[in-house]
Parts: sequence; structure tokens; C-alpha cells
Amino acid sequence: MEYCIVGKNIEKLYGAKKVLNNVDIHVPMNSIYGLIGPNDAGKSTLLKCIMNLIHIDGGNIKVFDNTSGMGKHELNRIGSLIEYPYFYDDLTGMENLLIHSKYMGYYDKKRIDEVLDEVDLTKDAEKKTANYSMGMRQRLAIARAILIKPELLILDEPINALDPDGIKKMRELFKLLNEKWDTTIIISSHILSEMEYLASDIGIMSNGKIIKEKPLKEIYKENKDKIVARVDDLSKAAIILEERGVQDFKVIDDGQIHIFDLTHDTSYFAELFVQNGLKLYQIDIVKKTLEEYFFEVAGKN
Ligand SMILES: Nc1ncnc2c1ncn2[C@@H]1O[C@H](COP(=O)(O)OP(=O)(O)OP(=O)(O)O)[C@@H](O)[C@H]1O
Repeated sequence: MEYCIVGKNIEKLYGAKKVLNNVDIHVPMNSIYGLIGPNDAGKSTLLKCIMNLIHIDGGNIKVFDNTSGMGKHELNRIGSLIEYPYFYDDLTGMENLLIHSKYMGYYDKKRIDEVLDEVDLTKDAEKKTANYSMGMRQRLAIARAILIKPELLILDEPINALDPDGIKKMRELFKLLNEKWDTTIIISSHILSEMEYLASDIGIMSNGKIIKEKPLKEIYKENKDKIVARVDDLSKAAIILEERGVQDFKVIDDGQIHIFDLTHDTSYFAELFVQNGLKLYQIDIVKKTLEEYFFEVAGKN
């Protein structure tokens, strides 16, 4: 597998506190890598270390082919949004992007108009950013990050200030960048349902470590689906299952029974319950969500 970023044994201390404790990270080329974890896990710190905004105290980070980490050459291939989106607030959105494109040596007025349109800011382009809402600042920061058509995009909680429409548009934009330009994207977020839509790979951080790293597809494959049935008499349903030798099930308080033994399908259990006189209100196969997986993994750690 080809990787865009490989970090090994990364350590970062603030005073005596080890904020990153031997972090290993592997970001596959052309992936959308969702970095998730509770508050204080160290996600922003890790992204800052990858960006070389702060120095690491141990370990190493390979960016593209550069084993010394992020250098000048790599920075020209990267777009980022880390923490609060700062701008020259006396200038307009457009002027801020013009300055950034000159600074990056990527002057293309057409591209500036294009990114403003992509983040839905065309009509606000001539307003001073001092008058932007937080959501508008976040969208302008995303426009700035994608301006140079980066090969790698590093986004720290890029959607937390956006409304549902803004979140949907950004999701489509990130997917488009990934599919059309092969942009590798590392994105940290607390919105796990959003990560499920977006990410191809997941890294779970807890207490300054990456405790799990996997393609989302594998997470789904490993985490067994379950059959969820809603019936009128849960105790009777449990007895019926036991009589049939089904042991891997759980009675849930709110009228549901969860069956993890999937050697039979839903129609088998539907027939079994109905033939034994139960009222069956609903029966479905349900996939484990990323949120459930996250709590399971984070809970163990
Ligand atoms: N400049 C700093 N000086 C001292 N401690 C810091 C500094 N920056 C971060 N920390 C500490 O490092 C720890 C990890 O912070 P970090 O912001 O990386 O976590 P996070 O996972 O991004 O959290 P959140 O989800 O809340 O954004 C926290 O305990 C924080 O207080």
C-alpha cells in the first residue's frame, strides 16, 4: 500500500504532559482519513505536528516521500485548515484569497472565482471578513485550503460551525476533490455520522494514542450485523429462541430483541415468532454504526 503520511512513535510534550504518546499513523494515498476521538485526545496536536506547525519531541513523520516530514516543497502540495480560521479582517474574502494565492505562487483569478463558488461565497466575496459569520469564515478557510488544488488536504474540524446544508455541500466538495483530483484528505471531526458518509479510513485517537486504524469497509465487515425484532412479548420471544438453540441474543428494554446469531435470516425468525403466537411489529437487519464501534473501542481503552 502506498501512503501519503506515515508517522512512527510520535511524541509531543507540553511541559511534563505527554500529549502525544508514541502515535503511529498511516494515511493511505488518495484516501479520506477520518481522525476521530474524544476532546483532549490529541487530534489537533497531531495534525499540527504533521503540518510542522509545532515540533515533535520524538519519533518521525514521513510526508509524501520526505522522511524528514513537512518541508517547503511539501507545503506547496498541501492545503490545510487547523483550528480557528484567521484572516486579514480589514480585507474582503476575495482579497484574502488573492493574497494567499500570491503567497503560494499560484495566481489564477479563475480558480479563485471557482473556489468561492464551490463554498457558496460568491455573493459575499466583496465583504470584509470582519463581517463574516463563523460558518462563512469556515467556508472561506476551506476555499483557501483547496485553492491550489492540493494533493493533500488537512482539515481540523472543518464542518463544526456549518448548518446542515453547508455540511452536505462540503461533504460533496471533499468527495469531489478526492475523486476528481485524487486529493488525499485527513479530516478530524466529532460528527461521526458525517465521517461515515465521507471517510474511507478511520483512525481512532484516545489519550494521545491512535488506538485503532482501519478502512471503514473492514470495520463494517468485522462488526457483525444484527437482527432487530420488535414483538409484543419479549420473555416469550427469548424462550422461543432458546428452545431453537439460538443463544447469541439480547433483550432490550424498549420492546426489542437483538439477535446476533445470523445463521438464519429475518424471514426464519419472523415465521418462528408468528407461528408461536407472538405479534411481530418489525424485523430488520441492522448494521453497527461507526458511533457504536467508536464507543466499543474507546470504552476498552
Ligand atoms: N499550546 C498548548 N500548551 C499546553 N497544552 C496544550 C497546548 N495545546 C494543546 N494542549 C493540550 O493537549 C491536549 C490535547 O489537545 P488537542 O487540542 O490536541 O486535543 P483534541 O483531540 O484536538 O481535542 P478537541 O476535540 O477538544 O479539539 C489537551 O489536554 C490540551 O490542553
